[in-house]
Amino acid sequence: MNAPEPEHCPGPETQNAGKSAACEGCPNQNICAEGPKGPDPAIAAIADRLSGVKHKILVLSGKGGVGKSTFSSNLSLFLSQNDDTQVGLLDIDICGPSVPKMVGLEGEQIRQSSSGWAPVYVSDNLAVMSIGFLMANQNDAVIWKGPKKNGMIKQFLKDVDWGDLDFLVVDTPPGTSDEHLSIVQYLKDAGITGAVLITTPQEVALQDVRREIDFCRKVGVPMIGVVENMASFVCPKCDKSSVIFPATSGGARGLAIEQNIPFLGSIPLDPRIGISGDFGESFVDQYQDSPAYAAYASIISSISAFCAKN
Ligand SMILES: Nc1ncnc2c1ncn2[C@@H]1O[C@H](COP(=O)(O)OP(=O)(O)OP(=O)(O)O)[C@@H](O)[C@H]1O
Repeated sequence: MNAPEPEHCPGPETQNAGKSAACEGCPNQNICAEGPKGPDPAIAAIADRLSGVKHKILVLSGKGGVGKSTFSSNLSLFLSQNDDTQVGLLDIDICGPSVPKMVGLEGEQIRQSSSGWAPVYVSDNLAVMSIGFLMANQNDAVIWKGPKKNGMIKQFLKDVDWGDLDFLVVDTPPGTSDEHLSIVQYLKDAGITGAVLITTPQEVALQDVRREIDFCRKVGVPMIGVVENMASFVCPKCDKSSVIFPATSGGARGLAIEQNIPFLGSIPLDPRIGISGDFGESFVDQYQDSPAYAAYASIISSISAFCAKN
C-alpha cells in the first residue's frame, strides 16, 4: 500500500477490497482488487513454526549504516556466550545482508532438510539464516520489487527450522518500509517480544528514529528501548573516550526521554568492532576488558530483563 486509504476504505483483506464505491479513484484500487482476501494462512503457519521460540527481538534503525547489523550480530554472539541459551539470528536486511560476513559465515549456503531450511551454525547454540546464503556471489545486488521481497521474508519466517530457541534476533532493513509492515503482519500470531532501535547521535538519524518510534506505536510493537551507537571514540591503546559529535551529545538519551521509552545505553566507536565484523570474528568474545564490551553487557542485560518480564 503506498497511498493513504480513502474514507470508508473496506480494508485490503476484505471481499470488497478494490470494489466498493469508496475505492473508485483510489490509487490502490487495482492492488486491493487483485490482492489476497481473508487472513493469510502463512500467519498461522509462522506462529506454528516459531512456537518453540521464546523471545523474538526486532532490531530496527531509521537510517542505514548506523550499526544495526553490527549490533544484531554482537547481541546474538553475546547471548550465546551462555552455553545453555539457544540463539537464532535472522537477517532479513534483503538489500544489504551483511550478517554472514560479520559472524564468519560468508560463502555458506542454505541446506534443505525434511523439516525445512536448515540454518547455518556459528556454534552449537547460535544459528543464523540470511538472504546472503541464497546468493551465489556476495557482490550480487538484490533487485527485487516489494511482493518478491515480502514473499522471501514470509518464507524465511515460515520455512526455517530453528527448533527451540530462547531468543530470535531479527536484523531488519533500515527505515520503515513495506518489508517492516510485512514482518509485523507475519509475526502477528507468533508475537514480537519487542524492538531495539539503533541510532547514531546526529539529528538526521534521530529524526528517522522518531519515525521508527511512531511506526512501532502505530503497529503495536513494544519498544525495548533506544541504543546510541558511535557517539564517542574509545582509543584502543589507552581506552580514553572522546565525544565525536559534541553538538548532538546526549541527543539519543534526550529523544528516549522525550518519547517516554527506555534509553538502553551508548556503544562507543571502537575500531576493533569494525575490524571484528570485517573479519567475521566475535568482538564480544575477544575484547571483554574494553569499554565497548561493558556497554554491550549493560545494554544486553536490560534487553534480557525486558524479555524475562514479557
Ligand atoms: N560501535 C562501532 N564501532 C566501530 N565501528 C562500528 C560500530 N558500529 C558499527 N560499526 C561499523 O559501521 C559500519 C556500518 O555498520 P552496519 O553495517 O552494522 O550498519 P547497518 O545499520 O546495519 O547498515 P545497513 O542497514 O545499511 O546494512 C560497519 O563497517 C561496522 O563495522
